[in-house]
Amino acid sequence: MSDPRALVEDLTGDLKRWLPEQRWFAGKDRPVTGVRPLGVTELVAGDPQLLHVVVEVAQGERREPYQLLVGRRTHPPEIASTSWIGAVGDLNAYEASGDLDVTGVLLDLMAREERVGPLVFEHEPGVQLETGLRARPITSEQSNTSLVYGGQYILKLFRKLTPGKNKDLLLHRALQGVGSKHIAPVLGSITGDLDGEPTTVGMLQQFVSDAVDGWAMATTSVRDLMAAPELHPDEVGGDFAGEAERLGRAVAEVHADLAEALGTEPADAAELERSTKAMLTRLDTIAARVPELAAHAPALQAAFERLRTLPADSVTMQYIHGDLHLGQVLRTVGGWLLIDFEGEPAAPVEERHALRSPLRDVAGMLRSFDYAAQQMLVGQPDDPALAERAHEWSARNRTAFCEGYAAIAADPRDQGELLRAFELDKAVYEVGYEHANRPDWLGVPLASIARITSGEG
Ligand SMILES: Nc1ncnc2c1ncn2[C@@H]1O[C@H](COP(=O)(O)OP(=O)(O)O)[C@@H](O)[C@H]1O
Ligand SMILES: O=P(O)(O)O[C@H]1O[C@H](CO)[C@@H](O[C@H]2O[C@H](CO)[C@@H](O)[C@H](O)[C@H]2O)[C@H](O)[C@H]1O
Repeated sequence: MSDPRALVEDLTGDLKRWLPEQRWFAGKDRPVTGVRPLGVTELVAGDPQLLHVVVEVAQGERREPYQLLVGRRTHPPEIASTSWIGAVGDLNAYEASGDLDVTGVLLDLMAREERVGPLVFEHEPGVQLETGLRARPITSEQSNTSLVYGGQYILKLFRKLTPGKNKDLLLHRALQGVGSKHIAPVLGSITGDLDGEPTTVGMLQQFVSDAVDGWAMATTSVRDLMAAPELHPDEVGGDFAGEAERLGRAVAEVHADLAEALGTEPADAAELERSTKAMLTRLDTIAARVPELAAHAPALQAAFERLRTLPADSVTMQYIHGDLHLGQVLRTVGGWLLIDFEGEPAAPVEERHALRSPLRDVAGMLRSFDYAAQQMLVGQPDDPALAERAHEWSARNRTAFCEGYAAIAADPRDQGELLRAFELDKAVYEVGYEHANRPDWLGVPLASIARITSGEG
């Protein structure tokens, strides 16, 4: 077998074409101009061969590191056709997270707490991991790639890497420390090296096998409603409002747990000024890339600038989830769990680690109720009656969620202006996210912005 680094060097041309085709690739808004290997570690030698690879992807001035598992072997594994990267010598190379025969090694290395080159595999103190399990990748809409081992463990491999300790891992550990009942326990981690800085590249958690994600439940409820044109949301069997209320309570409890574990800080005027500026900057940046957003810029600017006039002592800052939506919550028999505390994948790392108002999470979830209702309209001809029903579903569940939250903490609706600004800021983020990741969905956040800024939302 050839030198692993040389192998990846040979693949860089293919990777330029292949990377933008991957769901998790976060740079679909501009062409890939170059790919170079930053780190190549052989995890399995021979045939099959498994390499852990970190590449730097250049897109003009932008340079971002991504993690890959690259496999190469004589007998092709049964994997999705989109996993094939290209030929190296007489063998084809492929993204190996779907190769059941080789990915078991990641769990085994963690169970034995081994180090391979720059990669450190560890389990959490006191945890004993089972070895020899095969992994299957999960196929949901994702920014990273997760492998499920024997229905017991789930290993998330972070795709776009940010130097340092990963926020998802840090917050899960903190919540676990205060006994939060709304998370899946962390069992292990993989740390690599990025520019000399130890960097989390993987996190292992207990897999919750009886879980259904909130997005699947909510969109099923919306479909039930659409299938019964004579009924209102509260009359349909699949009404989601009871779940939305319980979810509101769970989110408020997680906020209280994070505050207990990691503390809170009062905001000051300077903080509100920083937030306002950050929202305006994000708007400018995304509007420059997405012309459809520019039309809404004046109304959005006005909503963001009103933040400056709010009393700073009404805002408490703490660690929050940072990218809360219905795809980040799992309904289990024991109640709601929150997952993926990484924050917005497209936001700068320092922003994701900063203390924020918990109302941002509330705003994220409110946006998500809107998304669940509106996504049914994607690609459909305009139908005002359908749009009205979607809006009714969203309004009912947004209210139920806020009521649940208010049963545990202060009612988020009492800070209406702040909440509205956070919702609009989130929708601006979503415009950027959809433009870069899922262009067909761009109309969803744009329609919400139009509705909220016109006072109908
Ligand atoms: N502990 C868990 N148990 C069961 N399923 C999980 C667990 N954690 C995540 N998942 C599933 O994996 C999906 C992706 O996880 P997530 O952490 O959101 O990854 P990403 O960062 O790629 O978005 C979730 O939507 C959920 O369906
Ligand atoms: O789950 P991730 O951390 O990868 O979050 C990113 O992707 C989400 C989509 O998968 C995106 O969420 C947006 O779409 C959801 C429906 O697919 C919807 O429920 C959310 O409300 C909406 O924001 C998220 O913004 C992005 O950061």
